[in-house]
Amino acid sequence: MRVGYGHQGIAGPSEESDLDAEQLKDGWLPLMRRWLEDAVEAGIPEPNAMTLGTVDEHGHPCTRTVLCKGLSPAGVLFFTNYESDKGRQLAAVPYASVTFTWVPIAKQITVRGPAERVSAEVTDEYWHSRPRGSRLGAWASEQSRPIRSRAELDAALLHVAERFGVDVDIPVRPNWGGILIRPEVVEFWQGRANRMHNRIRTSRHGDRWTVERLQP
Ligand SMILES: Cc1cc2nc3c(=O)[nH]c(=O)nc-3n(C[C@H](O)[C@H](O)[C@H](O)COP(=O)(O)O)c2cc1C
Ligand SMILES: Cc1ncc(COP(=O)(O)O)c(C=O)c1O
Repeated sequence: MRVGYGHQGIAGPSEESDLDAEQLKDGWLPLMRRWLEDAVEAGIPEPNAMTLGTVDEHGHPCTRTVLCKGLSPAGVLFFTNYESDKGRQLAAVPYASVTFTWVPIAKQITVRGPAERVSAEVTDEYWHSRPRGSRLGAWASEQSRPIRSRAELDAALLHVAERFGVDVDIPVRPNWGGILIRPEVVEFWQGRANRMHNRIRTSRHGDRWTVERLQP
């Protein structure tokens, strides 16, 4: 199938300069922050959404979308149920790949590296920033497990809402929390005409980082 990309589309804004290694002179983080801001400014819905890849017990890849909730020199942070499929997979094989895809601005970033659970304090702080309804939802859902019907799911939410009442703080659900991906490889991709895209990859070797250009 061929999709018409239209006038600009995947070729990207023509006035933008070519991505090059120089833009990574201060490391992956400032450039990643800038691109995320570009995605926000472009009005892309859920600009912090990223596709998270993990492997299952057969070594098969599994992907789904999660929201990036923190970027720091330590890495890329998201929150989930540790007993979900992804949570179990990361407990068994603590390595992840995440990709941000921003088609309207012709940019993509992939980050790969070891994944670890964050401290209870970090989870607690984020949990309490979430709307009450989302906190109740996290309590109501045994994420990734089958359920017979929508009605049962709605009943589970009602049940936790009644259990906690209206005035009570909703504590962090056990086995819910943050996962930090510590970047080992970060690739920046900028769409260009004729599929001659710019790709710059930075990789960590101990505490040293190398930067190289890849063919599109
Ligand atoms: C835009 C978007 C953002 C999402 N963000 C999260 C998230 O941050 N954490 C999460 O657990 N699930 C999130 N989900 C749901 C996941 O994609 C997924 O369905 C769920 O986590 C179960 O995945 P698993 O069974 O592979 O563990 C999001 C879905 C979408 C479409
Ligand atoms: C099940 C689930 N958990 C967590 C999140 C993360 O976002 P938030 O903490 O803003 O709800 C999402 C976002 O869509 C989600 O669907």
